[in-house]
Formats: sequence, structure tokens, C-alpha cells
Amino acid sequence: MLELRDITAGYEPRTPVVRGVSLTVAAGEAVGLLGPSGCGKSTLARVAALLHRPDGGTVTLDGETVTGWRHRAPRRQRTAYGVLFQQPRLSADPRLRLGELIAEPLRAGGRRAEMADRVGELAPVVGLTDELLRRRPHEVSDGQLQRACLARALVLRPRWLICDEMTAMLDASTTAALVAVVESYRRESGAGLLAVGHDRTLLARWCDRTVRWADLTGAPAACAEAPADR
Ligand SMILES: Nc1ncnc2c1ncn2[C@@H]1O[C@H](COP(=O)(O)OP(=O)(O)OP(=O)(O)O)[C@@H](O)[C@H]1O
Repeated sequence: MLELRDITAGYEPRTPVVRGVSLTVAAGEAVGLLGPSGCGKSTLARVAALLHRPDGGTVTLDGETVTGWRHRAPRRQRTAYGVLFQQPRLSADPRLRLGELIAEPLRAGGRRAEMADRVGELAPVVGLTDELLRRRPHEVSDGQLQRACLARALVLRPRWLICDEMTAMLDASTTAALVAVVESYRRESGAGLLAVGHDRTLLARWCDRTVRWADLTGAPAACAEAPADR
């Protein structure tokens, strides 16, 4: 279970962007988080992925209360997650070839011997050819780079996936392909998913349930009344 309880978080202590939000994702469950731009969904997702330390509240991961975020989180907690963001270029080291990018979490964990096999397994799953694996980020499209980022998110076989608008920059067919990869991984692994987005139809199709930001927060009117997200 991934449990966020009474989370307050933001970038300046006196003006938090997330205030007192609670959200639980059961093991193996897929939960969509729907809400208008700028309300704090990504911030909450980053707290859930242990990438942003909250100012208040608790995160419990598989029964263990989280006490450290980012590099201070124990390795077993960090590696429990696969995380995917909206803009692959912001999370991809431009110096790495796509094959190296996918293998990076294994390399960082000292598991070099597994790198070639695991990249060889995942590349066809996400639709990357050997030729694309040899290119660097500036030599591929956003969709191709996001395919590599998805493979990187899956490379350690995470128990939890946090997908923050992972398809927002993609066309319909790439979106369908990447969602299918995530669904198939979840079917075979039983991983839980928190998917953040604006697209109610996609989240409804993809997730077991969808929660609206306004329902989590009793959000201020500017957020709660955005028509596209209701
Ligand atoms: N690194 C940062 N430093 C300062 N403020 C930030 C930072 N990141 C986000 N914010 C602000 O925090 C608020 C919430 O941002 P967040 O990205 O969590 O919203 P969101 O709901 O995910 O939006 P979107 O749907 O547009 O991605 C916004 O007002 C944003 O400007």
C-alpha cells in the first residue's frame, strides 16, 4: 500500500501548494489523479515518489513510514518506484545513448552484468529498435525518448509506478502504445499505479478509479471550477 496522509508540500514553507491532502493506492491498484493545471498534482506525485520532501504529513510505503526523500531515502524504497514525467527531455541525460539511459538504474545499483539482457528485453516491449538504442536524446523524437524513459522506469521491475502526465506530449498512437506497455507490466507484476493527468477519458479507461483534486482538497474555487477537469 502507498499511503499519503495529510500531506502539506510546496516550494516556500509559508505558501504550500498542497495542503492536507490524503490519498491511498492499494497494492496492485491503478489510481488516476485528475485536476486542472497548477493545482499541485505533480508536487503530490513527487512526494509520493519520494522525490520531494513534504512540509507535513506522512507517506507510508508497503507498511513502512518514509523518513528520507531523494538520496536520503533507503535504496530499497527508491528502487520500489518507476517514475515517468511529462517531458522526457528534462529527465534524460543528453550524453547517454538510449540504451545506456534505459540501463542507468541498473548501472547505478552496481548491476552491470544484467544491463545488456534487460535492455534487450525491454527495447522491443516499448518499440525501440537497436538503431534507436544507439542514438542520443537530441537524435530522437519526444515519443521515442518517452519510450526509452518508460523502459528505464521498468528496468528495476518496480512495485509502484508514478506516471505524471506521461502521455501529454504524445500523439494518440504513441499514447496508446505506452499505456498498453504499462497495463501489461501491471498485469504481469501486480504493480500499483498513480497516474496524474488532465484527460478524464484516458484516466477512466486506464485506472481502477479516478480521484479529482477538488475532492481531495476542498480546493479553492479557481481549481475546483476548471470545466475541463470535471
Ligand atoms: N520547482 C518549483 N518552484 C517553485 N514553484 C513551483 C515549482 N514547481 C511547481 N511550482 C508551483 O507549484 C504549483 C503547483 O505546481 P504543480 O506542478 O504541482 O501543479 P500541477 O497540478 O501538476 O500542474 P500541471 O497540470 O500544469 O502540471 C504551481 O503554482 C507551480 O507554479
